[in-house]
Amino acid sequence: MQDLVIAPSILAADFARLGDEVDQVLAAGADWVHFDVMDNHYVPNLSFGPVICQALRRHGVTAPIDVHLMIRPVDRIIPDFAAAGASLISFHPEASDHVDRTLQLIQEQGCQTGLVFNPATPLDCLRYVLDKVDLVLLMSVNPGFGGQTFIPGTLAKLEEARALIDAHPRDIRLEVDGGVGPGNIADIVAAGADTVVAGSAIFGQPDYVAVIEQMRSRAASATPGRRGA
Ligand SMILES: O=C(CO)[C@H](O)[C@H](O)COP(=O)(O)O
Repeated sequence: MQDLVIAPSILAADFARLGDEVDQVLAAGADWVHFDVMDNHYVPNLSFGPVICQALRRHGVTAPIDVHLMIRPVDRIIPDFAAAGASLISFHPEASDHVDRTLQLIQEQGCQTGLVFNPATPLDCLRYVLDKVDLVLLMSVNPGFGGQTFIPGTLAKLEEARALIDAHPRDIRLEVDGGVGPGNIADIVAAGADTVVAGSAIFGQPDYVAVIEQMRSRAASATPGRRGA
């Protein structure tokens, strides 16, 4: 399994001070910036688009920007995010008419690819496109809002995804998003995740260093394959 990546979701940041918030969370030990794009169509909420991604790059952010598209359709906006500085672009298979084509488009734009599965969406299509996927993202809440409660059934689904990934020769990250924090990260890592998104659990705390350290130390105590140990 790959080293743990912690990707704070800026959805929970103070937008009026976004550049400073991102600087602080990266200085506190976060690895990536998670960028939640919502269109009030695929999900019932509206967030931000490529201009904010570009603004973060212009501000000086060099860490990977992990763009999660909760939008439909997806293809039209992908070149804009690539030009804005996205490192990795993930989308939901049901939001694309042609999943394989969308994955190719992301690759052609020079970004890494991710495929996102909602809590009740089966992983069925994954095995047909694993050769084009750099990251599998399992939603552990229904997408659209931060601050929701982690859906426990995600743990069994993580184990299912981990088995698929381990049977594949390429390095593919397994990310979890929604309701993740110090209280459940050990079980999440034990179930097979190597990348975690956390919004309110990090930005909701006054001390970003302390919460990220706590998440890392609890994750380090997990034994892969042994949930609840
Ligand atoms: O994608 C999202 C919602 O669609 C958010 O990234 C996710 O919910 C993280 O927020 P929190 O850690 O506060 O649950």
